[in-house]
Amino acid sequence: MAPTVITACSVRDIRFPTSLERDGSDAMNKAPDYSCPYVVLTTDVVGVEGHGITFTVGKGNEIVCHAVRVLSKMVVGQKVNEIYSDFGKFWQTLTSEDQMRWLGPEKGVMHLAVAAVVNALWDLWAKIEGKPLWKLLADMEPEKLVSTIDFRYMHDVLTPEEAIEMLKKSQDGKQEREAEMLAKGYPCYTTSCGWLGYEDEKIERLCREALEEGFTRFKAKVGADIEDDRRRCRLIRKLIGPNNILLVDANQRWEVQQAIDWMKELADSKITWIEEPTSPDDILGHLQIAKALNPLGIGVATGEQCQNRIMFKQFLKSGAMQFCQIDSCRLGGVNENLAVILMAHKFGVPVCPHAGGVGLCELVQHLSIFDYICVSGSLENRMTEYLDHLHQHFKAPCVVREGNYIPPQAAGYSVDMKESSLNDYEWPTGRVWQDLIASGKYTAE
Ligand SMILES: C[C@H](O)[C@@H](O)[C@@H](O)[C@H](O)C(=O)O
Ligand SMILES: [Mg+2]
Repeated sequence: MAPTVITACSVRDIRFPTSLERDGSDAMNKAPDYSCPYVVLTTDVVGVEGHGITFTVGKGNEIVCHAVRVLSKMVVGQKVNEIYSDFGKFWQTLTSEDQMRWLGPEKGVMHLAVAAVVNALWDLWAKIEGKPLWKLLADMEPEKLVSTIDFRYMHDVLTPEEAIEMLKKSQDGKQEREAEMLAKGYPCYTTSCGWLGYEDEKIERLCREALEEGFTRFKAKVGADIEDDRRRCRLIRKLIGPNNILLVDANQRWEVQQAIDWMKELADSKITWIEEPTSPDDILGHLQIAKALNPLGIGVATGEQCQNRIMFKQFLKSGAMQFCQIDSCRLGGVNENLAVILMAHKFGVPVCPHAGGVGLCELVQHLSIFDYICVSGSLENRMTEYLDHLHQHFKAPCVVREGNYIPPQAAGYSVDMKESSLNDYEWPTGRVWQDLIASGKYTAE
């Protein structure tokens, strides 16, 4: 039986103590605790639920949870059919509430909360249709798919009509590409070896293991100390050989000129991209860096903290971004990610999503697989991030084989976490947190 109405929206503050091992550490985030507000939408049919998350690095997760509670009033009581028959319009109402909009607009805490709720709505839709999200998207008629997007502030670069046309053009070879994805999967790179807080020996061991597992693309954190970076990049390059791909990520650490100078020092390690060299809001700064590093064969990648489609529009149109890093939880859920995927296609910029954190790999694999089957039709210069953390908490964790994401088969958006994990890691009452607080490793503030 199909549900007709959303009956409740709950949210839990889930956190993992990743900072204890410096997992996820970078030049700006020295001790992140990967966290997520975990949203559950229930319906009038018992057991038919939509689950959604967004991502934070610890403190502040409760603020996003609160924002979700505020938004939930706009979702509870809504008719399921009405949401999905004009999802673009519903998305716009969620981001445009008269007074809450002042807190954004379409950025920051409110937008993270929108992402969690909207991701839950897509999970629900895919579950109702009995398909994994990538397949729901891949099977959708271009007109329907485009109707889920809010084109406000985008018409100067992409209209709905143009988007439909683009999708229709990409229908050729769709079946073959879907079969190819099912057989081989979508290429990914690993960041697990190169966190800034790791010792060289650990980097070395992890690189070797990743090579054995079939990875050919690696990312390392840089930006705190030039000597360290030079040494670590050369070490990784030596370990992975001359032909594998090396990416680096500065997590916004530098001024514009500093980024250019620093990267010139690292260029001999043959680096494909520098990620987030400076403030994520500095489009002109990124452009300047891109122009200066282009002769060295280094492109600029950014997007994990790019606030919305309007910012992406400017990055893409100006040439400030050579690799477009959409994020399933920073943008306002699937709808806005679709908008950016289509704009990137128009400007010929490869989409290489940000993942990792908690659950981001599970979610974003769906978007990459859809992108290949229905939009870009190309794997050139394309790869999605992968991190080897926290997958054990998901009911259907992502599967990576030989450095490729294998398309998920379970219905939904792969969000569902195990009840035991939710109970253990709920902040601050879960068993794991209670133990850590009792041992003095954390304070419940
Ligand atoms: C704090 C986080 O681990 C970040 O370092 C991470 O998202 C990173 O920028 C990445 O690209 O994976
Ligand atoms: Mg990054």
